[in-house]
Order: sequence, then C-alpha cells, then structure tokens
Amino acid sequence: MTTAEIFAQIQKKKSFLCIGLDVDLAKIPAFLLEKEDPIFEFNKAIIDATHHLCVAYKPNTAFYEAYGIKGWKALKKTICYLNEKHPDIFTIADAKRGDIGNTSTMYAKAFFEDLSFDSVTVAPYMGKDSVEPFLAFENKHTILLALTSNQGAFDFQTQKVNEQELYKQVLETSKTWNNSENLMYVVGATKAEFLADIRQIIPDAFLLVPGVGAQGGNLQDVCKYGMNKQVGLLINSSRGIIYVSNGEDFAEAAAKKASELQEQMAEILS
Ligand SMILES: O=C(O)c1cc(=O)[nH]c(=O)n1[C@@H]1O[C@H](COP(=O)(O)O)[C@@H](O)[C@H]1O
Repeated sequence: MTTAEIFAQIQKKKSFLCIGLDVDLAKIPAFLLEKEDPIFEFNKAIIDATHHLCVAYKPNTAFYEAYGIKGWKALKKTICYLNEKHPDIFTIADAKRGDIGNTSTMYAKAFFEDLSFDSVTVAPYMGKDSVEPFLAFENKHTILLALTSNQGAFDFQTQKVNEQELYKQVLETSKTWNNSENLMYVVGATKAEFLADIRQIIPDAFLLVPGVGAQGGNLQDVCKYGMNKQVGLLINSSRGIIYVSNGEDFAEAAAKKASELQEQMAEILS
C-alpha cells in the first residue's frame, strides 16, 4: 500500500486512527474463552465493529507470541481476515525487529511474505545493514523507532552524541539509506513537544504515534505539531479502545470509544 493510498483512506473516513490489537486473555470477555480460538474471535468482533472508523490495525506480536503456536495461528488468521475483508486498511506488525542483515531478511520475509503485513516496526540500534533488508521489499513500509512513548526514551534517545540528540541522528541518517522512501517512524504521543523539531528533519514521512489513551498522550497536541500535507499521522490506541468493556457489549463499547476519537479527528481535518 502506498502512502497516497493511506492518505486517500484518511480523507474518505475522516480518520487517521490505528487500533492496536494487543490481545490479553486475562482482559477479554470470559465467554470468549470457551471458543476454539478466543484471540481471533475477539479480534474479528473488534474489526467488524470498528473497521469504518480507522485506517490501520496494529497487532503487537508479543501478545500473540506469549501464547505460543495458538497465538501465532491467531495472528495469521487475523491478518488473513483483514487482508481479505478490508484490503484498503493499512496493517502494522508491531514486532520491533532488527538484526544482522541475513537475519533481518528472514524477519522481513516472516512479516511481509508469510503474513502479508503492509509494515513492520523495526529498532534502529544495529544501524543501516540491519534495516535495509526490510526496506528492500517493494510496497512495504518499515516503521523505525525514533522517539518512543516510554520514560526510558530519555535514557538514550534524547541524549546527545557529538552534540546532537540520538533520535535526531536516527532520523537524519536513516534518510540516507537505500529505499528510504519506504520508511515511517514511531514517535510517542507523550513526546508531542518534540514533533516540531522532528518535522524539520522528516517533513513528509508518516509517523506512527502510540501513547494516546492509556499512556496519557494528547491528540490535539500531536496534531498541532505533527501534521503534514498528507496528514502524515497514524494515531494508535490499543487498551484505551479494545478493553473499554469486558462484557457481551465489548465490541460495541470499543466502537463507541473509536468513534469518539474519529470524531475528534474529523474535526481536526475539517
Ligand atoms: O511501536 C509501537 O507501536 C510502540 C512504540 C512506543 O514508543 N510506544 C508504544 O506504546 N508502542 C506500542 O503501542 C501500543 C500502545 O498501547 P496502549 O498504551 O495500550 O494504547 C503497544 O502495543 C506498544 O507496544
């Protein structure tokens, strides 16, 4: 999927919402646990109730890997369901991978070929030759961790190395890599005050922005400093949407919460 196609979806749905499918069996409605594949049933119900309100879904692979083979099968069923029913929705495998070149190529094959995700999150710490294998895949996006939403972002990412903050070096250096047009970046919603500086370096790239909702980030602040002419933002919320209710009405309740965010986005876009 191209960024122009993502932008077209944003305009059509008046939304730049990404819903995080971080399924925790301890949090989903108890009646689903009796089903053969509770994780997939939960995702399917959430997708059926919310697909018209969002432009992206982001399963975090940790929440599937934690359940072993059953979890991985549920992840595969979820991405197949999305690709079949909603091919215009952007899919993100939040796996935070990155390793020496030949290993990165295998990670890229896992998420881009076997699972057919549109994008995968990747850590920049091992540098150019660990990220370029992901960038080599046509029509796929590599979402590089730039400035993360957590407190630990201040341990390294904002520290100066040769008088420049490390996250700025990640942004600048990554622009020089082969196929860098396939890059997007993660910037936490809790770091909205850094967005003006970030847009100076990468004015056109799409940003995946997690951290609204449960982590306390503010939608309006992110938009004020982070928007570009293609909107350029995918705002993720996971727990704040999918766990509003753990009763029979869980999918309806998630849709209501997603709709509140979508309405705020529509207002910002108007
Ligand atoms: O790469 C990510 O998506 C990510 C980066 C980051 O800096 N912060 C962050 O919270 N995330 C992910 O975004 C999701 C946030 O979930 P909620 O806090 O429940 O909305 C989780 O899947 C996190 O792993």
